[in-house]
Amino acid sequence: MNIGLIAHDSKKELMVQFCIAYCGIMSHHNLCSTGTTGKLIAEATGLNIKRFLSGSQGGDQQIASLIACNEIDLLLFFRDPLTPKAHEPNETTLLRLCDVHNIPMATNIATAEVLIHGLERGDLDWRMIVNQGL
Ligand SMILES: O=C(CO)COP(=O)(O)O
Repeated sequence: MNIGLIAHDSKKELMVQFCIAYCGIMSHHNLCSTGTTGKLIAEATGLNIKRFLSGSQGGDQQIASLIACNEIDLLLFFRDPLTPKAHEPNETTLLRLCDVHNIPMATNIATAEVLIHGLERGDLDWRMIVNQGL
C-alpha cells in the first residue's frame, strides 16, 4: 500500500512518535511525505520515505496529485486546527480529493491508530482490488 504522511509543525513530534511506534507495520509499505515531515520521520526511524516539497512550497499538491491518480491508499495528515496556514486552500483540496476517491484518511492520531491497525489486519485490502481495475 502507498501511504502519505503529512504533519503540521506543532504535530510533527507526534507524527514521529507515531511512526516510531508503528515502524514495524509501516516498513512493509511505500511511504511518501511532505519535505520536513519525511525528513524528521526518516531520521528518527530509518524508514525509507519518498519526500516531496514542503507543504508551503507545493508538497501538499504533489501528494494531492497522487491521490487524484489513485496512487495513495492511506493518508495520515496530522493537522493543527488552531493555527491558520497560508497554504490552507491546498490542504482543503487534498482532503477533498481523499473524499472524492474514497481514500482512508486520518487528520489526528486517534483516527490514525485505528487505520494503522486496520491496515495491518487487512481492512484496507480492498484498495488493491480497486487499483487492479485501473
Ligand atoms: O506544510 C505542511 C502541511 O501543509 C507540511 O510540510 P512539511 O512536512 O514540509 O512541514
